[in-house]
Amino acid sequence: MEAREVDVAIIGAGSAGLSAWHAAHKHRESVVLIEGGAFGTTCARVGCMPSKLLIAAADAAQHARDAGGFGVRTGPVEVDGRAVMARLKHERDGFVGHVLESMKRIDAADLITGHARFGAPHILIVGDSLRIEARTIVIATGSRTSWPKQFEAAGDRLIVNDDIFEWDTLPESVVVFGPGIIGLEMGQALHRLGVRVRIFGKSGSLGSFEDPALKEYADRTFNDELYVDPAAEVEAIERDGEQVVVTFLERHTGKRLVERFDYLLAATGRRPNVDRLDLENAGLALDEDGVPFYNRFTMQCRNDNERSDNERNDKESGSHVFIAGDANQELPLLHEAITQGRIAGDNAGRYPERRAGLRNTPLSIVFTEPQMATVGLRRAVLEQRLGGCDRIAVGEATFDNQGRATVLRQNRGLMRLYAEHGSGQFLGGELFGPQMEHIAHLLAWALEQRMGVNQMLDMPFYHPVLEEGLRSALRNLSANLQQGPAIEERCMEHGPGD
Ligand SMILES: Cc1cc2nc3c(=O)[nH]c(=O)nc-3n(C[C@H](O)[C@H](O)[C@H](O)COP(=O)(O)OP(=O)(O)OC[C@H]3O[C@@H](n4cnc5c(N)ncnc54)[C@H](O)[C@@H]3O)c2cc1C
Ligand SMILES: NC(=O)c1ccc[n+]([C@@H]2O[C@H](COP(=O)([O-])OP(=O)(O)OC[C@H]3O[C@@H](n4cnc5c(N)ncnc54)[C@H](O)[C@@H]3O)[C@@H](O)[C@H]2O)c1
Repeated sequence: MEAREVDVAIIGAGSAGLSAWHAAHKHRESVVLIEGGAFGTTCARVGCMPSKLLIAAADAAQHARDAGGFGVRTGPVEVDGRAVMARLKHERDGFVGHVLESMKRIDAADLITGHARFGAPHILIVGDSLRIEARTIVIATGSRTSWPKQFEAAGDRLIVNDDIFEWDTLPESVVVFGPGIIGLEMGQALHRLGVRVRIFGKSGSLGSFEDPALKEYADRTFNDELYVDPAAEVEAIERDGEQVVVTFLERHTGKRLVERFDYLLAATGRRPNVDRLDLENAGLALDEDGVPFYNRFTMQCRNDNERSDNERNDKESGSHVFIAGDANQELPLLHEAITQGRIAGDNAGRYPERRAGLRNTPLSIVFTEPQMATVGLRRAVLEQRLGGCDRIAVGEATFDNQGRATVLRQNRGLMRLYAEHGSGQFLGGELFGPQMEHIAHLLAWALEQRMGVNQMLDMPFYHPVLEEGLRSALRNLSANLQQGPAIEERCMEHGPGD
């Protein structure tokens, strides 16, 4: 077996791994990147970018259908599945190409192909023929879709998101299991592109929302467009010829229906790729899912014989292994993978010295229409930190009659914002409405600046814009904090439709 000694070995050349490589390389000469699958990153190949390309085509079709509402006649809207998929693949290949181009900076000898696993705490075995001894190691192995055994009855008609982006044209029908982020984004997009879609959930959860009012509003809104049952009663999944047959009880009527679909899309969550790393040889403390315990500011893993961070003496160096991105399951999002990769790589390069990295406020955006967004810590975590639900004030506003949203015929949505009683400190919120990606950023930035609600209300608001809807929610929040007046005459106090 060939043997090699390096300063830093990074497992996984996805977004977290690439970011770790750049950070580690600032400190050390010999930094290798090991990739067991395709180069180009999940985000560019089968994740963020191709999914947004599919959604963009779907929204174009939907807006064309809606043009009549403005008095603009377009005639019947036709979706050319081959053209949709051709554009998607062309642009997707471009994004992958940019990633591959940027990787040319890395010396070819430091890009290693093969599946890596731990042989010992400092030893990685790559494939069957390479043994790497590394001073420090970064685990950046990403995640993959997981599904219950029951779906396997669908045979090769069981697909995951990756498979969609290889289609040459669109199928007639898809049954989507999982009304989470991927299920809603892909399900709504396919529906808008003319594919017959049903979305089935299990636990009642919907997208990224936790606030019951938001969940109820979003459920109603999605169901006005397509069939989504977040707590479906599915009795059987069978394969018949080239189709999947699903027997289920119809939502609201309870009627037993048997329907046939071309594909079953599993969007039932993702599991971290840590189960094939032989982590038992790494000497790390693992949680019940087999994921290493780690410090979220240094991304450093904990040795299995080690005390927790709080109890550890500053001088103890801790494990030489770091973990970043989807592999740790903390916040499986692209910007998080890059931030975590940078911190992990920086500390792997500095080791035994470590620095706490900057972790931004949690921010998540779901590219459905209306968009879903969440900003800040989860409500349950906030309640625990602040000492109870009565410490938190809520303010809300709908987009149902908001001026700019009405102008755009996108007047559906609700936002609920949270702040701390007494201090008036803004804490975060859940948003459902048109183009929430932008308002969610404003809120995340306000949260990073530790702004109070009244301070946010002192910021400029143009007219007529969607941000006036945000101002209404902030005014309601300020009134509920007993720090400002209740809204009495909306149009008198601001412009029409604020
Ligand atoms: C359909 C979809 C849409 C998404 N949309 C968005 C979005 O709009 N916005 C957003 O913020 N996030 C989105 N995400 C999430 C985002 O893509 C991920 O959070 C991000 O790509 C994770 O990066 P990573 O580096 O952790 O993992 P990856 O990019 O998956 O990299 C991990 C790499 O490790 C390799 N690997 C695994 N095990 C081994 C091993 N033992 N040896 C060697 N190599 C190994 C894998 O082959 C892989 O290349 C989406 C995800 C999906 C699936
Ligand atoms: N816009 C974005 O930022 C974006 C887009 C796509 C994916 N992602 C990332 O990828 C992650 C994974 O997405 P996901 O949608 O696979 O996971 P998810 O956790 O968001 O949703 C999984 C859903 O499947 C449901 N479910 C579980 N078992 C089921 C079963 N047997 N039958 C029916 N439903 C079942 C769950 O209740 C949940 O609603 C997300 O958490 C997100 O971090 C982000």
